[in-house]
Amino acid sequence: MRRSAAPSQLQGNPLKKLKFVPPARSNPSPDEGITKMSPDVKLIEVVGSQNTFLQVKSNPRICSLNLPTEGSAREINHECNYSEKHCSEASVTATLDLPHTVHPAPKEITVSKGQEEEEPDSLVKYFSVVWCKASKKKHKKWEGDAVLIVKGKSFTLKDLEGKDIGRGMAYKLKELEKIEEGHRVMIGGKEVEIMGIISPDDFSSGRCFQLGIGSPAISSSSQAAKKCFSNPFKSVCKPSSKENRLGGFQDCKPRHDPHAPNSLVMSRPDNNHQWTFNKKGFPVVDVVIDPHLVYHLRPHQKEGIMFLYECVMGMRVNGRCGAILADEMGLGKTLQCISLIWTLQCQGPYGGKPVVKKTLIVTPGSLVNNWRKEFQKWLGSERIKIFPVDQDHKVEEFTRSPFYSVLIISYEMLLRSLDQIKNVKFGLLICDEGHRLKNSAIKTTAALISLSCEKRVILTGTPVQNDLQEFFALIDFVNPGILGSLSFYRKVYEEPIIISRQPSASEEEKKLGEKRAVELTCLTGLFILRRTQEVINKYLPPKIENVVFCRPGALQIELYRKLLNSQAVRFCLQGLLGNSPHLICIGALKKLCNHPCLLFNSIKEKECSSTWDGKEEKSLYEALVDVFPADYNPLMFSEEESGKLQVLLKLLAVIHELRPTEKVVLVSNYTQTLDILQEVCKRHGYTYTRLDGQTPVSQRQQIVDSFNSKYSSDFIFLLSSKAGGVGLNLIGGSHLILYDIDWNPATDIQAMSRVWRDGQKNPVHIYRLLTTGTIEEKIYQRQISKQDLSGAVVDLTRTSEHIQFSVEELKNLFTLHESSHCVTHDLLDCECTGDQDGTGDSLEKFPVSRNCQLGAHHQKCNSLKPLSMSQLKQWKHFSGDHLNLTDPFLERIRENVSFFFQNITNQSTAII
Ligand SMILES: Nc1ncnc2c1ncn2[C@@H]1O[C@H](COP(=O)(O)OP(=O)(O)OP(=O)(O)O)[C@@H](O)[C@H]1O
Ligand SMILES: [Mg+2]
Repeated sequence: MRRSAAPSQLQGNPLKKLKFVPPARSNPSPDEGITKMSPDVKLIEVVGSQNTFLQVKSNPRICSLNLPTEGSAREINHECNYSEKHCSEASVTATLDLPHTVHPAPKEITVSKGQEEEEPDSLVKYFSVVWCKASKKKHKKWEGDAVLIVKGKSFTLKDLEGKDIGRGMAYKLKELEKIEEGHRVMIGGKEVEIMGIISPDDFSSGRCFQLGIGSPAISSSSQAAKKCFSNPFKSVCKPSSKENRLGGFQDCKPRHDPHAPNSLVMSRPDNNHQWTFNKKGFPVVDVVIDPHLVYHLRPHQKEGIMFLYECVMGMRVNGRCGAILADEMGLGKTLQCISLIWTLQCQGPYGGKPVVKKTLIVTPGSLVNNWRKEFQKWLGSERIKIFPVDQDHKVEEFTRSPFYSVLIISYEMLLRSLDQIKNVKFGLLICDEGHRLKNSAIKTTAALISLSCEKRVILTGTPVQNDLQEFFALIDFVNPGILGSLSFYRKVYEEPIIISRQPSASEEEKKLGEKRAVELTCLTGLFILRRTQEVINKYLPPKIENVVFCRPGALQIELYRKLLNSQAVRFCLQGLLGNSPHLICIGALKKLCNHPCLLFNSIKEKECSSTWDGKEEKSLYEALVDVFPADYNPLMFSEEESGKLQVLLKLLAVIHELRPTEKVVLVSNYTQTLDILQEVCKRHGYTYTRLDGQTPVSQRQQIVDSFNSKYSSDFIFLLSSKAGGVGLNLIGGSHLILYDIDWNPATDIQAMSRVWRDGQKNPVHIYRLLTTGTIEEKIYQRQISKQDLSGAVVDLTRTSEHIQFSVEELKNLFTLHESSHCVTHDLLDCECTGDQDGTGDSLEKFPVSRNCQLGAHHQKCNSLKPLSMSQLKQWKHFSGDHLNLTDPFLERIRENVSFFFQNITNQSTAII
């Protein structure tokens, strides 16, 4: 019988389907194949004049992380060399010698009839197989590679995407036991040919499903550095080729002295890299980071640049040039990229020739100018010509001029100018705040992919591993195809990992999920780098964080009670959640906490609009109007009506008085609240500036710059966290007040890290204001208790609409605790009464770990992670009535405050 290869084994389109590579196998002899057939199995008739024998060539040199690419002979050679060095447990590629293959006939495994055979519980075997539907056709057309799992008397057949394609039970144990390499068997209506044995480890890691994923064809930086190609370019600068003679190598010396003290030298390419990328035989030259930059770089930034360099040069994962730099906010991702760009545009390892001619930086609109400024800050205006796109500088200008080498553009503008941008060949693409590419269906991702630039870097301060699907999209963007198809990824990684984390997961499921998570982390860890705030803490001034529980005003309490008694709230509590009335109720309560006049405005707006949206909303607001005084004028709102506003005013007054040169960033999630805060600034004569969603993008950087300037007279920066928080540097302010709380801890963390970052000179004071006993406390508790459970789903796009509440949770949300000083403290199981300092242990003694979905191995200390309940308990805490408040700011606001939590980070850096 002629044997046609399974689709994946056909040459021609290797990309079409990932090929399964058995980890190891030997050549079975034809006899072996036949003699090992069990005599009592039913033979399937094999017709054909020419018996063929499957010959498998073991090539121990072909292994690796190389997924099928437009594989050329060149690439295979490259792999060979690579694997020799890096594949310790080399898998081998089975190559089929089709014209000469002979094969034994398939055996039908018989189903055991009785229960006479004991099923051993632990015996599990895994095989790589090819399969096709059972038929008596002469020419077998194998339909695919698969993995056969034989457990006791049952088996499962999985395709290479991890999907079950066959199952069977109660087979004869003896026969299943006999299955081995080279056998052809009939199981579950499928004909299966055993290609090799898979080790349990290769199965549980998922490696067996995909060609070489996770195999160690990786050059670590040190390896890359050590194993530089020596021959034929032994002497680094010896001109040898025609191009040398033609004078193409004048610049073949390193641009900067690699031996100078403190020089930062990039890894040298190893011989495989040279084989692939240095066809013309240029001499290998050290790539050295400009000493001018190195002088400023922090240690983690030096490492980061090295990492980025190795990734985009394809030195970490063969043939892949993508990277994700996911350093926490404020760690200087911009500077690391600028150093990379500057280096690649001037230098290269082969003959010193620059690797990249043009770079495209795509960033949120509000940061285009920040990039310009950072280039200017680190490289001045002469070294590199950058072109930030704004109203006055259109893309055409860039495309027409050979003068500029870096295009900085917003995501929105990129979409509008895609056609022009496509005409430029960019060698490097950097996507700032790139977590927005987490959805591969969105236009922006498609647009960026269409630019077909291979060297892609995503920058994000948001952890990328929390949502496994989004994680896939980001990985697939930077290194397309590295995790296989989405359906493969789901079956092999996502599903087992998610299942293993469910409380109902069996031990086996847990183990498998863990292994797959480790495997995924190992693979992606090659090109994802995340460092936490700790690495720069020592360069930062102290941070004093306060959670301030403000007593609600009388009107607030009265309105709150009314709201909770409304029909809408009662409906919610009866579980009648159609039309999401709970969201309307939550919105109303949050407004009320900020200031009753906001609620009043909503009521009036609804009254004026001819149609009330729904019965629920009507019933919610109806009874409230009567609570407001008849002549209530929201424009003339009284500051006493809001507990938080009173605290805010006292806080501003004491900051102004005690630290007249320091400035305040005042953050709210709502524009209407910012309007009130702005009005308050006016009333009290505080100078202010404001940035919210309405602020034209072109003006944003200017507003930020002028606030940060020491000559600025603005005392307050009013910031809408959702509109403009991401990526901004507001180091001009050293006091940050979060006026309201968001469901999503990431929004608050984003805002907080605007001021406590590199460049900040003053101790930073952060105040989070919460109204005691109200929904704000509940949201805070939810933020922190969720961390205890499942790890942070820290994602800026998640809003309350995405949160599902049980009726129990709603009951809790819709309760007002009038008699408590601090419900959050009550929940902590803390024995103190708040009349003296609580434990007072600094949080730094209790490293915070982030439980990301990719497993415990990657838990790291992380000061930017939201707190957990148990950590909060370690904060200093005391009630407003506490006698000896040593903090002069808290002392001044205590009258309206029922409880404080305080934590000081970096207390010691003042003397460093
Ligand atoms: N080595 C350094 N020395 C001094 N200042 C630095 C250094 N590196 C970065 N900075 C400054 O730190 C600030 C934060 O850097 P940057 O904006 O690049 O952070 P980021 O990692 O992009 O954070 P985010 O995730 O918030 O965007 C900037 O003002 C930058 O100029
Ligand atoms: Mg940034």
